[in-house]
This record gives sequence, C-alpha cells and structure tokens, in this order.
Amino acid sequence: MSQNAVAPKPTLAVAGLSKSYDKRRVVGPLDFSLEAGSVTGLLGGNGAGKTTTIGMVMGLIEPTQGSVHAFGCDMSRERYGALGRMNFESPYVDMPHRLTVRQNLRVFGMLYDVEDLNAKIEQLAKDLALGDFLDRQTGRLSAGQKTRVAIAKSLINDPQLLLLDEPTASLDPDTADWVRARLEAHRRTHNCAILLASHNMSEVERLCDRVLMLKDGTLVDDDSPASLLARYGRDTLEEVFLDVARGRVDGAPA
Ligand SMILES: Nc1ncnc2c1ncn2[C@@H]1O[C@H](COP(=O)(O)OP(=O)(O)OP(=O)(O)O)[C@@H](O)[C@H]1O
Repeated sequence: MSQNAVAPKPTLAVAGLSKSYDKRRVVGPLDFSLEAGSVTGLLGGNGAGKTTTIGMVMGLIEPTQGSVHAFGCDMSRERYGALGRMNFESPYVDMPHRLTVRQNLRVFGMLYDVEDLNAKIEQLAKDLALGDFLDRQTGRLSAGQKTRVAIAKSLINDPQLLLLDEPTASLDPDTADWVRARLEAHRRTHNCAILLASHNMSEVERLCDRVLMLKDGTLVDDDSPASLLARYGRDTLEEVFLDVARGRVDGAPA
C-alpha cells in the first residue's frame, strides 16, 4: 500500500462497549473490529456476555457506554445508514407465530426493501430446505425448522455484516453441516463479515479465521484458531476453551 493510501474501514468497529444492569457490569469494555469477508467466533461460557454483545451491536440492547460503528455509521445516531446491510439470527427473537413461514419472510423482506422478493424467498427456501413447511404457521414448527427459518430471515437482504447467535444449536449434525456450507457460501459471495457466537468448537474451527474469547464480559483472548492451539499447546479448541474457562493461563497473551 502506498503511503497515502487510506486503509479500508472495517465492516464493524466496537470501542469501549459495555453494558451494566443495576450498576453491575455484565459486558465490557470491549474493543474489536471485523474486516469484510472475515468470520469471527465469539466464545465464552454461559453468561459470559455473547448474546448481550450481539444485541448491543444490532441496536437491540442499549449500551451503557461505548460505540458501535457499522460500515462507518455510528449506530447510536445513524443506524439507518447501516441496518439495511446487516442482519442477525438469534434464538431469542421469535417471529409472529400465526404467520406462515412465507408470510414472515415477506414481512422481513419488505422491511429490508428486497427487490424481487418472491424469487428471493423461493431461493432461500431451496437453499435451506424450507419447502415442506413454507406455508405452515411458524409457531407450529420444530425447533430445528424454526432455526432454518431464522437463518433464511437473516440472509433475506444479502447482508454484508451477519451476527449469528448459536445458529446451529438445535440442528441435527447433517442439517448443521449443510447450513454451515450455506453460510460459508454467503460469506464468499457477499464478502460478508460474520460474528458467530457458538458453543460448538468444531463449528468454530471449521468456519472461523479468528476467535474472540469472552470471560465474565471481558475479552481475554483474540487470535486465529491455529495460533490459539499453538499458544495453549492444545490439539482442539475445546481444550483451549476449557483452559480459559478454568483459568489455566499458560497460553494467555502476555
Ligand atoms: N436483562 C438483564 N438483566 C440483568 N442481567 C442480565 C440481563 N440480560 C443478561 N443479563 C446478565 O448478563 C450476563 C451475560 O448474559 P448473556 O446472555 O449475554 O450471556 P451469554 O454469553 O450469551 O450466555 P449463554 O451462553 O448462556 O447464552 C449474564 O450474567 C446475565 O445474567
């Protein structure tokens, strides 16, 4: 890069982000950024702050302090400049139960102003095998079927920033495998930055080029899966996860 070249803005930049409830800090302060086309795992034990972090990035949870910039837009002041280019999947956000899957996808597609929406829904139904229940009420689906619908919803606007909160937690191993392949294809096609909260370490090893380790709401490590394995002297990310969760600090960054 020449001296005058300006570095491209990260897709997502989080600075000093924290959340407290009743003066008890549960997350932060967090500082990290995501580059276009990267897949970053957000790991941490139960209650570490993964869902709260994703909620703050999406603007679903109001931060106590700090800032979130997506595509250079300050999410506290100009979020509408960015929301159309991002999306999320979370098991904690339910869709209207009485609408059919197709109707729900239509509602979200219209919110995002998706062009040629019928064709988009057909394509997603094919990619995520929703065909058998596209015209059934969403509330009557199994957990795994609802998850596939939630993933379809998260892809409806071809996002370039995708936040996924345990996207394969309720899927059987075969379905989880092809859903991961679908997410990888989306990343490639749209140069999408993905933040993936997961308890599935083999999923993280397969999909992520970088891992953020959260413990008690703070970042305790940030590295590639390969470097984490080397530093902690472990063969699997699961072992690294246990080291971090149990406070074995040999591999922790200096
Ligand atoms: N509305 C709330 N009021 C008070 N405390 C909350 C609230 N929401 C979350 N917390 C607390 O914030 C902390 C982080 O919760 P969060 O759901 O972000 O964790 P997580 O890493 O997603 O956990 P899990 O793996 O169990 O889903 C927890 O201690 C939780 O009890």
